[in-house]
Amino acid sequence: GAGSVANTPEAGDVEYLAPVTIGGQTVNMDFDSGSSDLWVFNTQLSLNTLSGHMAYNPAQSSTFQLLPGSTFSISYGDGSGAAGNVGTDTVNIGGATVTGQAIELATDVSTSFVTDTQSTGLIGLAFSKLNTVKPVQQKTFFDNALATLPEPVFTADLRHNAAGTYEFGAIDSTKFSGPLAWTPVNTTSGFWQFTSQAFAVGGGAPSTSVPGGQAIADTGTTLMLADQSVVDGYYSQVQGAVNNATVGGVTFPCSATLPDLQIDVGGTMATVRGDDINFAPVDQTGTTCFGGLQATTVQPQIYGDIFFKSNFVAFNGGNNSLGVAPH
Ligand SMILES: O=C(NNC1=NCCC1)c1ccc(Br)cc1
Repeated sequence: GAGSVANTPEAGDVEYLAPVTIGGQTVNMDFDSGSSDLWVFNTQLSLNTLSGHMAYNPAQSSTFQLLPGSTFSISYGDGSGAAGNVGTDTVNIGGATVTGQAIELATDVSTSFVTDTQSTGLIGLAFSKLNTVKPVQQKTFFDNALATLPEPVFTADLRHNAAGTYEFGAIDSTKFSGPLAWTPVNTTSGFWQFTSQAFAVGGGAPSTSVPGGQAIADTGTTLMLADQSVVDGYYSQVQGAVNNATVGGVTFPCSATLPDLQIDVGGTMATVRGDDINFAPVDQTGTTCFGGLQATTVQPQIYGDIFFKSNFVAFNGGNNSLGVAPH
């Protein structure tokens, strides 16, 4: 059946956590459409590493089974990472249930995960070809659930500083306005990748030549990382915007009025609200603010949580497409 869970933004909308029940143990996890491993903090880790975290205890689960000799090791785009061994267990997300799901048990996690005590791990929702388990690659929860879901979909409804929803197996049309605009996904990269080759600022004339012209939908990335041409075009319309090498990106006066960004998603222009592009102050006085739209010098572009806060997104694993609508 379908499953629906509330998600909650951590402070500053840095990431979005939602409850996952593994072998009867409910832990909060970061749902990541930009990767394909399900890994958890667990009782193998040192007490220092576990301090403040919830942990999955495989010994307390009657349905856990070790996968002897299996290991994982994953690195994320922000340089964080985790590694460890692997078993299987039953996973239930708001009622959507998979038995025999690969549960990757971290024995090593990078610092940013240790300090992020509200997160017990990540659940990858990109394509299984990116899964890092060896010697036998494992499937994602969504991949395993596909055949039993009423509809072969999951949806992300992320909000600024408020609870949203992750849903598996159904599209709740009360969560967005207007029709979903569907675009085909190119699964070659293993990401939810689509064509995005135009943008407009504040309803102005669209540019139609973004180099590379590809983007991925990534709930695991906090910001929206776009081609330099998009970033330059957008912030040229923001008084006082500067490339601030000290903080590592574009900043502007917190008092600035930010225009909306229209961005191409497979031929339909989606809107990212200007308010959502004002990400956070960088100073104690709240004078200078850091942009939620920043540049990436590599392809594809990465449309992270900043994009999702303005757009409800449906991920269709049945026909490999993405549906987008304002919310
Ligand atoms: O790692 C990625 N997304 N997920 C997460 N980031 C930080 C923790 C989880 C990522 C995905 C695709 C590309 Br292209 C670059 C980065």
